[in-house]
Order: sequence, then structure tokens, then C-alpha cells
Amino acid sequence: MPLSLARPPGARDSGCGGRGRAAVGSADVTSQRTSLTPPEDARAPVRHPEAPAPGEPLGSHYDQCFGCGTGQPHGLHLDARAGEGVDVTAEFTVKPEHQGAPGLAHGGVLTTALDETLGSLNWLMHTISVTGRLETDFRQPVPVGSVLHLEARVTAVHGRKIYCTATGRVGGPEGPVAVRADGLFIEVKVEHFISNGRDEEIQAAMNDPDQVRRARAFEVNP
Ligand SMILES: CCCCCCCC/C=C\CCCCCCCC(=O)SCCNC(=O)CCNC(=O)[C@H](O)C(C)(C)COP(=O)(O)OP(=O)(O)OC[C@H]1O[C@@H](n2cnc3c(N)ncnc32)[C@H](O)[C@@H]1OP(=O)(O)O
Repeated sequence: MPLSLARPPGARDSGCGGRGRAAVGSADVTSQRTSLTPPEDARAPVRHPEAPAPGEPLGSHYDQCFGCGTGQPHGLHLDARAGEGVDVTAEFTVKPEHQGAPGLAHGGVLTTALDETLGSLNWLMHTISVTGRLETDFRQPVPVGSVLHLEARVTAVHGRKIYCTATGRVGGPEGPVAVRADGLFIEVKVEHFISNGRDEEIQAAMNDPDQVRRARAFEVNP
């Protein structure tokens, strides 16, 4: 489907940082607390035929993304690589600016690293999806200076729901799991961003041919 650059009906017409009427619906999340387990009739994930080759760096979906953006000075600068299945790997070095307690990584930063690694699975399926739910287990403290070896994979797909899981290991790619997460990502169209993002950044993104090309690469999903 070609990428439409027009704002759809119902889009907010001024950037107001989420204070305006939400342009997406929202399900009753209180009844979804146990829904990180795929339903019986979920299907196995399918690697898109044009997915990046195993080992290929995926690059950033958005230059200003806190997780992967190369133009984001405050970001984590993750650059995941494609795996052989519907899976990816990445490394994240914990820096002093990522501390929660003295000398230790902040849990929210570690969760962000897991979230971003899971988000990069989009490249493997040529799907755009956003985090609906994310549950993190913190098993070991992660000291500053550590390299967190991240791995994420899709476990099942059910309609627009993408079930996925990620681990972060310390001491090497085969080291002990320090953090892990189960996620539920929900497939969206490009309009999700156009309708909900602040105008300033959306306009800049739509005027950037490289950004439009990257959005298209996600969207083409036969
Ligand atoms: C030129 C312009 C260019 C722009 C291009 C950009 C390219 C970008 C490319 C790639 C981006 C990748 C980004 C990755 C970054 C890392 C990941 C993040 O941090 S993402 C940010 C954090 N997440 C959010 O901000 C979501 C906020 N939430 C929402 O927007 C909505 O709630 C949304 C879209 C998730 C769902 O809303 P609904 O109205 O579309 O759909 P409903 O009907 O509510 O749900 C669909 C199904 O999913 C279940 N569901 C939804 N939310 C759930 C939840 N929280 N827990 C469990 N189930 C949930 C529902 O029960 C329903 O299931 P049933 O089909 O009925 O079986």
C-alpha cells in the first residue's frame, strides 16, 4: 500500500504533546493483564522474504528515536542485527548517564533497551507495530560499564497482536540473563504516527525523503 502523507480525518491539527483528543482507540487494559500468552489459534511468525539478511545491521527507524536514533544525543544508540528467524540481536553498553543507583543501570533504561530491541523486530516482518504491553524481569543488577547482550524474537502472531520476548545477558552473548521481558506489540499504520505525533516532528519527518523511505520499508507487508 502506498504511503499516504495526508493527515487522516480525526487527526489533531496542532501539536499539543498528547493533551488533545487521542486519535487512537484504547482497549480496556484492565481485562488484558494476562494477555502476554498467545491464544491457542495464534500463528507462528513469518520472516518477510525481503527482510534484511542474517547479520545485517537494521539501522534506525527514526533518526531522533531515543532507542536507536543516530541523531539523538541523549539516546541509547542501539543498532540491532537481523537473526536467521524472526529474531534480532543487539549490544548496549551501560554508561554513567544510565545509572539508577551508584554504579548500577537504571531499570527503566534497561527496559527501554529491551523495548527498542523488540521494536526492531518490525524490520524482520515488514510490519509497523508499537508496544502495547511490556513486562520486565530484573534478575541481576547490571553495573555501569557492562555490555548487555540483547536478543529478541517474535513468538506468535494473532491478528494485529505480535507476541514477543527479549533477554539481556551480561558477561557475553552466552552469559547469564540479567533482564528479560515479554511484550505484546500491536500492528499500526503509518497514520498512527501522523495522527498522534506533534506537528513539528511529523512535518519534518514527512519532508525527509529518507524517513519516508524507511516508513515505506516497514509498511509493505503483503
Ligand atoms: C512520514 C511519517 C513517518 C512516520 C514513520 C514512523 C515509522 C516508524 C516505524 C516504526 C516504529 C517502531 C517504534 C518502535 C519503538 C519502540 C517501541 C515503542 O516504544 S512504541 C511507543 C509506546 N507505545 C505506544 O505509544 C502505544 C500507545 N497505544 C496505542 O497507541 C494504542 O493503545 C494501540 C495502537 C496499541 C492499540 O489501539 P488500537 O485502537 O489500534 O487497537 P485496539 O483495538 O485497542 O487493540 C487491538 C488488539 O490489541 C489488544 N491490545 C491493545 N492494547 C493492549 C494491551 N496494552 N495489552 C493487551 N492487549 C492489548 C486489544 O485487546 C485488541 O485485541 P483483539 O484484536 O481484540 O484480540
